Amino acid sequence: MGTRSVTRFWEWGRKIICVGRNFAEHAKELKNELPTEPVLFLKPPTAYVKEGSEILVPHYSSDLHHEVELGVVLGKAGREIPLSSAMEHVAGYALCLDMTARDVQDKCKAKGLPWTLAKAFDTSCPVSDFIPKERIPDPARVELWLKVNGVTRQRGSTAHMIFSVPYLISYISGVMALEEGDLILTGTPKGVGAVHEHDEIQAGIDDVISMTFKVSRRASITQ
Ligand SMILES: CC(=O)CC(=O)C(=O)O
Ligand SMILES: [Mg+2]
Repeated sequence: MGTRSVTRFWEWGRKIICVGRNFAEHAKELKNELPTEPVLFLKPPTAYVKEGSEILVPHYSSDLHHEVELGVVLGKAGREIPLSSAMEHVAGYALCLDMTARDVQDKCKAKGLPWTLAKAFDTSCPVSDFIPKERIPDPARVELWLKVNGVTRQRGSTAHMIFSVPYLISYISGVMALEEGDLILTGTPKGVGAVHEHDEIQAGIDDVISMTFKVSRRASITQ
């Protein structure tokens, strides 16, 4: 990776590994069972979008949902990482949104199909600037919030995660090699809901960072 800095992880083209149903209250609101092991899915690096660009509703969805999440930026590669050394692989964090085409996801779930169309479309992963590890001394004490047009929709603490950040790093590294520049989205607290064209999403981590995105609609593709 030469002289590239992991502080601009979104430019590295690395994996985005997402954890689903990691907060009991969110699993309940979508009528999902509580997981006994982490539920994983992936987004491609083309999902990244930074402040200043818009979140695009995919042309095939009419129910795009926000999910605010803590992102963990990997600073050191590893496979089969022991729980005891998992935090040594963390370079820092990012505030992330796991934008989800809920109508499409519901159809995929009903048919037993993968969630790619619902979760992996362009602009499905808005991210903040890199947050150095020292600014978040304990990833189990992070207060996440999200507002749409100034109205609070989500507020939750990572203290309520079912699987902790070190556990997730260790678990995921037993499934796939983790690389420097990878990002792990650790799941959303309750309060997910729809956004529409022209809405403004503001999200933050108390005392650490906030970010703002506008929602727009992606023109349909003629084939
Ligand atoms: C049902 C979901 O979309 C799971 C998910 O992404 C989450 O954060 O929980
Ligand atoms: Mg999510």
